[in-house]
Amino acid sequence: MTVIEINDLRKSYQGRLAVDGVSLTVGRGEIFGLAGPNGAGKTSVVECVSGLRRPDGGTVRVLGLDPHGGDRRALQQRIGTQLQVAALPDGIKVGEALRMYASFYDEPADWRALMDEWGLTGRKGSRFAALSGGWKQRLFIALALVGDPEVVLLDELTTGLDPDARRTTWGLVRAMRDRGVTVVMVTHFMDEAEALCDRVAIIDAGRVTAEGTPRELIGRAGAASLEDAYFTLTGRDRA
Ligand SMILES: Nc1ncnc2c1ncn2[C@@H]1O[C@H](COP(=O)(O)OP(=O)(O)OP(=O)(O)O)[C@@H](O)[C@H]1O
Repeated sequence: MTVIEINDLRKSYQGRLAVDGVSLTVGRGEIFGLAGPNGAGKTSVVECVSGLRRPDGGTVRVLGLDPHGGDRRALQQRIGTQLQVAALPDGIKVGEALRMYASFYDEPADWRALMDEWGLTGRKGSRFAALSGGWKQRLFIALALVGDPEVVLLDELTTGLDPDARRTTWGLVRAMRDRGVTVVMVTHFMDEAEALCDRVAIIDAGRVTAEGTPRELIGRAGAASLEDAYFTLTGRDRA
């Protein structure tokens, strides 16, 4: 079953085209990766899917609903978003943030269990400003899950996490998928995309330049790994 359907999506900023006719479909329970160079338009695509940005052209449907239409509130209850640039008040404590976010949803997950799952219980009383980058990241991931979403959008999920936390995170993303949650994740780490994603789209200059399972992309590029395939498929040489 198709959960996300993006058709000919276009988005410009001050007359400059950032997303130039992207079409993608994501099925239920898939982990779908968006990769590509800085400024390619990945975040803009995710933000149009989440309802944060209004597309200039094309259509987006999530769970059959328009993120920018009258069903917006109903859809927000079913999507969890972890954004690249996110902020909380400096003084808010980890436990307070989770409890507050849970209150936004009609049927939230058990925020205490989530806090435990993400190793945050020992930091329940820590203030946001005092957390390291990696702990802030974990908190944002937990906040994305607190509404018990059917669709989760993760933008550079593991940036700033140490190798151990990265691997733990992969396990948790797989566990989400195994529960039937559909995951769209932007990543710059090709090892991560290869290990975790069922399908990957490479976006370059606002367009999808390649799409397939990691195995298909590796095969198409005649490469040994997805990282090697990335360089071949984007036409970029390794430094
Ligand atoms: N609010 C904005 N105002 C003006 N230009 C923007 C805005 N947001 C994004 N852009 C531009 O749109 C293009 C695509 O940006 P976007 O953040 O979607 O790319 P990205 O692939 O997610 O990049 P990165 O990998 O660096 O996060 C870039 O040229 C960026 O500078």
